[in-house]
Amino acid sequence: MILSLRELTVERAGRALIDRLDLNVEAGQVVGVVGPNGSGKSTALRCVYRALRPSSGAVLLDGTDLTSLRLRESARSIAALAQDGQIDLDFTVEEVVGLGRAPHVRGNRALDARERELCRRAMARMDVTHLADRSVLTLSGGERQRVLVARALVQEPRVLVLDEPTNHLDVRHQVELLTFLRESGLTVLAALHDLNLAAAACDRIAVLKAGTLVATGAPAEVLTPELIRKVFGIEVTIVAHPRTGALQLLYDLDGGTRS
Ligand SMILES: Nc1ncnc2c1ncn2[C@@H]1O[C@H](COP(=O)(O)OP(=O)(O)OP(=O)(O)O)[C@@H](O)[C@H]1O
Repeated sequence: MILSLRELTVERAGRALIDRLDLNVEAGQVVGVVGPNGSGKSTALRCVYRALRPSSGAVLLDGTDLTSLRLRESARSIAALAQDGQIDLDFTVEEVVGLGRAPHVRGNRALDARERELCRRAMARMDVTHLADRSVLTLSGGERQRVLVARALVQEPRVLVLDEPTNHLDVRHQVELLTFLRESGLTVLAALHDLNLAAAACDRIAVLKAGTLVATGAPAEVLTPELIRKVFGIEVTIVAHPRTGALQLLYDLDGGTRS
């Protein structure tokens, strides 16, 4: 096991935003965190990429409590895409992607040939090569999101933490990103809203409700009509994709009243 959340708790104003959350992510697994707005997905992920300190409990990387590592050390292992990440610097796309190497380089050392190739590959993978010389301040929401994923990839992390990575992406780029994550062999912890994409891309899904883990397991075990009713308060019909057999959720806009 590479990443382990142990009884992770975050309290604010006398309320637990996440409450004794236990979650393991094995090497090479894609684990999706799903749940309604405000259920604590971002809060949990922020503890993993150390934007937030837990009130109690811990995040362990290979058994080591992250708080015992220097920030730079954990950034060599854990790269993050924050929710609605902003970039306020008037840097080019290529420069921002290169910043992903920051935890690995000392001082102002220029990137070496391997690192420049890494940047080129990440930009191609995220379909932003044609934007390399543009200022990031001029990008659309989806273009910016793809640049930030490319920056996280060049960090060469052991764990990639992605908070709603498909935000702002058009359907093609959503499908391409999740296909890539599934096939990359990377270890990924991602908060996702689209349950169909989560089912297709994730090895395991963790479901949060009001800061508590209510289910975890393979998508087909977890994403049942009963669980979705309990957690999201909606009715769904679940069918198999006619060609791939993958689980598909159909949202019943009539609340399941018509047959
Ligand atoms: N500093 C804070 N003080 C008080 N409440 C907070 C604070 N930060 C977050 N919250 C609350 O904690 C809860 C969990 O927020 P979080 O952003 O983790 O939810 P989420 O599951 O990621 O939601 P979404 O799907 O809307 O992105 C929300 O009710 C939020 O309003």
